[in-house]
Amino acid sequence: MSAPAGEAPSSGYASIFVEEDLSTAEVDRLEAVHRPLADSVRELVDATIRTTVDDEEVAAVRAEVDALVARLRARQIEGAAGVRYNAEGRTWSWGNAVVGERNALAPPLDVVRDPDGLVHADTLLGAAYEGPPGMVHGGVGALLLDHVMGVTASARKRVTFTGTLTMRYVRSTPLGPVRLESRIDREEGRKVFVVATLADPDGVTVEAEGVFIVPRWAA
Ligand SMILES: CCCCCCCCCCCCCC(=O)SCCNC(=O)CCNC(=O)[C@H](O)C(C)(C)COP(=O)(O)OP(=O)(O)OC[C@H]1O[C@@H](n2cnc3c(N)ncnc32)[C@H](O)[C@@H]1OP(=O)(O)O
Repeated sequence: MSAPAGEAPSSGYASIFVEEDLSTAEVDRLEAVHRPLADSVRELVDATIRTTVDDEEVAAVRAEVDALVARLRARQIEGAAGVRYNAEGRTWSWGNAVVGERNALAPPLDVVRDPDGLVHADTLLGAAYEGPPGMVHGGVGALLLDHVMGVTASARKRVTFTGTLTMRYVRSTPLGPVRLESRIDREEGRKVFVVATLADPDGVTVEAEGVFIVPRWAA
């Protein structure tokens, strides 16, 4: 699902979006506190995959990590983070799998909309995103493309859900820097057709086409 950012959700959104009594300044402050924690955990994930330290050191680190988890769990929300918004129209989705500010599993991705309608994002995919040896997992490519295409379809003005997503894996994507580009191809009623690519520095590796739908309840 992609939601219009920067505008107050209207009535149709009420069932899936949660209004929060938090000023934009406070949301920004919290993000500044939590984003570095997610960055550190991302480093931890990468180090966990690649470390060659002794068995005893692995056990000692595990004990420290378990203690840190217990400290964070001392106070936490029920369930997932959800998508929230405030009276100023600021929206945030801290757990989102691709762009969640607090989600260390998210690469992360900074999605940019150009005035001409092109949506793009650059990121670095390391050891945690591997599928074939040294290559990006095909599902990770699909995940990132789905998100960027969903943001494209929403065009800041409507909520859309992924209906159908088609991927053509042109060649393998090496781990390292990647770029995603996406644009609306055409619209038919509530259906928004989006085309996108994933590319490494040598060119396109995945081509994608998607049908994103404004659900009946949001139309
Ligand atoms: C910062 C915070 C803000 C942003 C945070 C969030 C950003 C997140 C970004 C996340 C990005 C990631 C995004 C995600 O992860 S979105 C999550 C993954 N997607 C879903 O879960 C969607 C599940 N499905 C549904 O909810 C409904 O089935 C939808 C909404 C899709 C349609 O239900 P609805 O009841 O509305 O449909 P309708 O029956 O009236 O049909 C309407 C028209 O559509 C055509 N059609 C129907 N289904 C499909 C289909 N599957 N493919 C192609 N076409 C389809 C149908 O033929 C008809 O066409 P026509 O006959 O009129 O020509």
